[in-house]
Amino acid sequence: MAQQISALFSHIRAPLSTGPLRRVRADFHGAGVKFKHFVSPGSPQLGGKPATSPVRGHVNVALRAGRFSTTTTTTAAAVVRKVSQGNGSFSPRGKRGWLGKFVLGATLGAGTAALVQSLHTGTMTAMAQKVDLDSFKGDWKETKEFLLSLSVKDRRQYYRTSGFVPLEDIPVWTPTADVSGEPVCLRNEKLDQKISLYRGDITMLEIDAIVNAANNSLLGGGGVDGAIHRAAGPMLKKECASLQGCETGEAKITCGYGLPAKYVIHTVGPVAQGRVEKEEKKALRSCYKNSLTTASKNEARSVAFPCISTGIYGYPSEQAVHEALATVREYLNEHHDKLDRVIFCVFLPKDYELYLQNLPLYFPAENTVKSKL
Ligand SMILES: NC(=O)c1ccc[n+]([C@H]2O[C@H](COP(=O)([O-])OP(=O)(O)OC[C@H]3O[C@@H](n4cnc5c(N)ncnc54)[C@H](O)[C@@H]3O)[C@@H](O)[C@H]2O)c1
Repeated sequence: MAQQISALFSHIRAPLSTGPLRRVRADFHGAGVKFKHFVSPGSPQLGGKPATSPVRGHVNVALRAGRFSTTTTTTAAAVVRKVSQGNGSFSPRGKRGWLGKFVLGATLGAGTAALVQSLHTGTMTAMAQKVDLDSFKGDWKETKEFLLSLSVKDRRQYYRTSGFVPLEDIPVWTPTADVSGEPVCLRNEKLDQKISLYRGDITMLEIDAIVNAANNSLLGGGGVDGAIHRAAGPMLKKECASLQGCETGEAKITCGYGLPAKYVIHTVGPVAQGRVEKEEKKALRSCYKNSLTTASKNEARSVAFPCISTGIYGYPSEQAVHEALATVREYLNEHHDKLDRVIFCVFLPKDYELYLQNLPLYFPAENTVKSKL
């Protein structure tokens, strides 16, 4: 397209500032377009001021920047094509110089757009050279903005993990008919494709957001929290420090930095130490619900949960699994359009068994009812 517009303007040799647009007129004549009048420098159409720069000059800037927005080019070329296919004559001054203004505007627009684009590209290139996810130095905000602007493919060069598991390699869980127990919910077939049970390291998942079982300081620790911080790199702690902690049951989001996941959603589970009362139950449900709400607010459509609070915080796994499944099912009933996949990422064999046993209760295969969704 840029070549087209170059051809269009290639004969414009006489800059506007050296007198009437005689050349332009001759050139357009050559293209079978007859001007009745044309805009001359100093005329009212140019606001009384002499035209200060040749149209060609702007085109050159745009071309040099190699950035012509296809739309602008197409529009400009289309306008000229349309006019030259018309009765061959039109009066730019007739509609108060609309063609002259349009072409100039389009070119200026293209030139400015090109300029902004090349400035943006330049900044991004400079940023790409600056990003060092192994170092605590550097501005986390700038790094976050840069990483979030990249496509998944372009972000891969920044992963600090030894490998990654793309979403398409995480199978969707399909309900089985043989349920050992009374289903807790009616089936909603629209949700079948939205659940995965994955056994492995959450830091390897290349998805929109992984949930971290953090502590109130958000400054890292051990277990899954430690693994996530190690994989993300020191920039994660820098951003976390700016969040000023997190209440139990709440959720806060950061960039994933060196992780394959775009975001980390930090939530703080209840410390149960084997004793679960109403308060711990409510807090654990809030962790799942607030994490999903935070994901939706940030358009994160694939989210993975570890078994929150079932490690150091001592929430019994066989009770936690019900809070997790029930809360995710309730959320998906209401907001199924906001999520493509919720992944229960278990680490221990016992958790894998527990989820296999209980998933069919919350996402049953039987008693299909017409989905209310
Ligand atoms: N586990 C530890 O040694 C340890 C020590 C200090 C702090 N922490 C952390 O534990 C507290 C939170 O307790 P919590 O029970 O919610 O968390 P947790 O102790 O990390 O355990 C949560 C669940 O995550 C599982 N898990 C561990 N690593 C991974 C991984 N790479 N991928 C997927 N799942 C994994 C773990 O098996 C457990 O089922 C926080 O203070 C946090 O910093 C853990």
